[in-house]
Amino acid sequence: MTMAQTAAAVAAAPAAAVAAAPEAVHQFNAMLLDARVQRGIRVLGFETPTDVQAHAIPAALAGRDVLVAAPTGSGKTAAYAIPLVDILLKNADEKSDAGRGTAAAVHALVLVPTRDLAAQVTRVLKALTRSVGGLTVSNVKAADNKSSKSKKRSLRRVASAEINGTEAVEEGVRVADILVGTPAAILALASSVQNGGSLFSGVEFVVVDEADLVLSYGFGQDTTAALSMVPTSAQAMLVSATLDEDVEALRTIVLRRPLAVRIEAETGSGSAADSEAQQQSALAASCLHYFVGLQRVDDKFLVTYAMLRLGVLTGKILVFVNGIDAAFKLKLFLDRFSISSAVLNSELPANSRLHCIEGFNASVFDILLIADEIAEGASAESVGERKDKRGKSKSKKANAARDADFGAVRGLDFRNVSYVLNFDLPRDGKAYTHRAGRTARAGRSGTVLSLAANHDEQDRITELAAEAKVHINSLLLQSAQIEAFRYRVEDCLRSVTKQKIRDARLQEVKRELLNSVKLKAYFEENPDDLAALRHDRALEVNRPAHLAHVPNYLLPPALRADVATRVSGMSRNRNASKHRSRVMRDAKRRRGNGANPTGGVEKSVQGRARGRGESRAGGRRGDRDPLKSFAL
Ligand SMILES: Nc1ncnc2c1ncn2[C@@H]1O[C@H](COP(=O)(O)OP(=O)(O)OP(=O)(O)O)[C@@H](O)[C@H]1O
Repeated sequence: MTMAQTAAAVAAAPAAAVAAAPEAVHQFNAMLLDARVQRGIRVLGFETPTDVQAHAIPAALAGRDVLVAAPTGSGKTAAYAIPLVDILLKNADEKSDAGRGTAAAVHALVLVPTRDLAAQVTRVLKALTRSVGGLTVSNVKAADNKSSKSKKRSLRRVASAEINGTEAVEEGVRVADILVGTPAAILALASSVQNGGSLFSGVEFVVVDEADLVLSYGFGQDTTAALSMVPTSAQAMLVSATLDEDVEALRTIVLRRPLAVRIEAETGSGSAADSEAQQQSALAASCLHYFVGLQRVDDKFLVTYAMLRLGVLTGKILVFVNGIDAAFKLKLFLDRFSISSAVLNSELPANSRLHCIEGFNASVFDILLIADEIAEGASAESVGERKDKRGKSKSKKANAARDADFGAVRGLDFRNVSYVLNFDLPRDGKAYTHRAGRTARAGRSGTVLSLAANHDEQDRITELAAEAKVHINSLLLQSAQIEAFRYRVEDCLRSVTKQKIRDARLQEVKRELLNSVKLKAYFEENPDDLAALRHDRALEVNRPAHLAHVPNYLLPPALRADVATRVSGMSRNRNASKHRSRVMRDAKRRRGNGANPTGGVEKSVQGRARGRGESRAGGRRGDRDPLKSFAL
């Protein structure tokens, strides 16, 4: 969905008790926002509101509860963050000298389904409140896999370490004006102190983000328990990409006489029941969808290598692979050819996951392999079956899988993604939609390319297209053109053994656990130093150097001149980057080595981040279709 494509529509109420919102306001400076909030909007770099913001912000500023439904990537976070901050400031201004800074309470609560999303939303709120003195924002993180005693200790530490500014203190726990967290983290924070519920007695504004996930994936009880600590007088927003019965159930708990803001695709039909379809048509409007039919599963490696090496896929690329082992296999395979990539999976500590996503967004590296663990282990239906009657998830395994899939896919803002490559197919049309929703965000275009080995997978493409309501066009490869690569590809695949995959996976987790502790303080002080910890480094030390290059005789004849130019461009870039690294290392040596705990790794290079991310990734709509015009 591109923002330009959303029909400026405030939908009729999906339920009897929901009324239509006031007129849209299409300029931030016409919204009568506090000057400090307007400065915050400039910090975020937003000039004009997106459709959902134009409708939702005035609705919330009118003081009413609001139900917001709008497609992925349409700007829903700011649609609630802006009124939330504005309303807190106006409430504080109205209060007498007691003021917000001295009251030992939380003033706003944002509930999100995953830790990764909590971190992202916290960043948006911190940027928005940068010029507001005394208003604090904190991401409450539950420490998983720990005893409840150490969990409480760690929560105290987290709660006190994460917050700066004029925080309130109660019973040793420091709280912020705005708390962001999963329902479980918020509950754990409350239970870590006596009378924890009273922490939330001053809440004036509450948001449930990605509301459609909250119940359908078993967070129902935690959410209702967290919400029960919030006074009924608090203003509420329920924000979702889709409207289904789960959102409807939550609406009755959270919202009172709400206004409804529902942004529809131009092609959408306009009825509440069709909101999923509207989101999907929206994706269809801004994304190009292709699949490549292959003979064998291993051909996926051949095609991926060829497309990356020949520059068919450029810019920033998200590759979805079903399962962690499968993701490490692909990484080790790409490493052999000196094509660097990082693996994002649920085994990484939350800090590392966040840092990895930030690095990708800043174009420190361009290829991110995402391990989709739900697709590996279960169909959508079987995930549903794991819930008990109250919607509580039954198995720990299901929890682990859920965290990985939706932490990585749902709601996260991967910036300027040119391609989503479904190396493995998603489990169903809904998962296809969510993967596809990571590209074509914020008014940009994007391409989804799915690899389908054998007839079964090609049949599934037809099903996925029907379920996701998109056209997935067949991309015909002249396989003879890339046949010359087969030998080196198969040779490399043989060298990526199960043992190597296991070792690499274990080694990576150990290293990331260590790094995440060691680097926490460093990154707090140097948040922009994204290159200090490279998530895309090669996992094997001894790689055959000759595989980093493609000899001319292996190139498809029609492409020789074209690719030669590209490859020499790439090596020029590599040389430039080596030179830059040398310069950074020399500068660091002069500064002394203590500053960076990883020791001797170069600083983040902003120029590259801007150059590569902006120019090549996720172009504006109307760009030529790079896959179609590239004949293989
Ligand atoms: N007014 C604006 N102008 C320019 N860019 C914007 C604006 N509002 C949001 N964006 C950008 O659009 C992107 C998508 O925003 P956001 O993550 O809030 O979308 P979303 O609707 O919550 O998506 P999802 O449903 O996938 O979570 C972000 O990169 C954000 O910075």
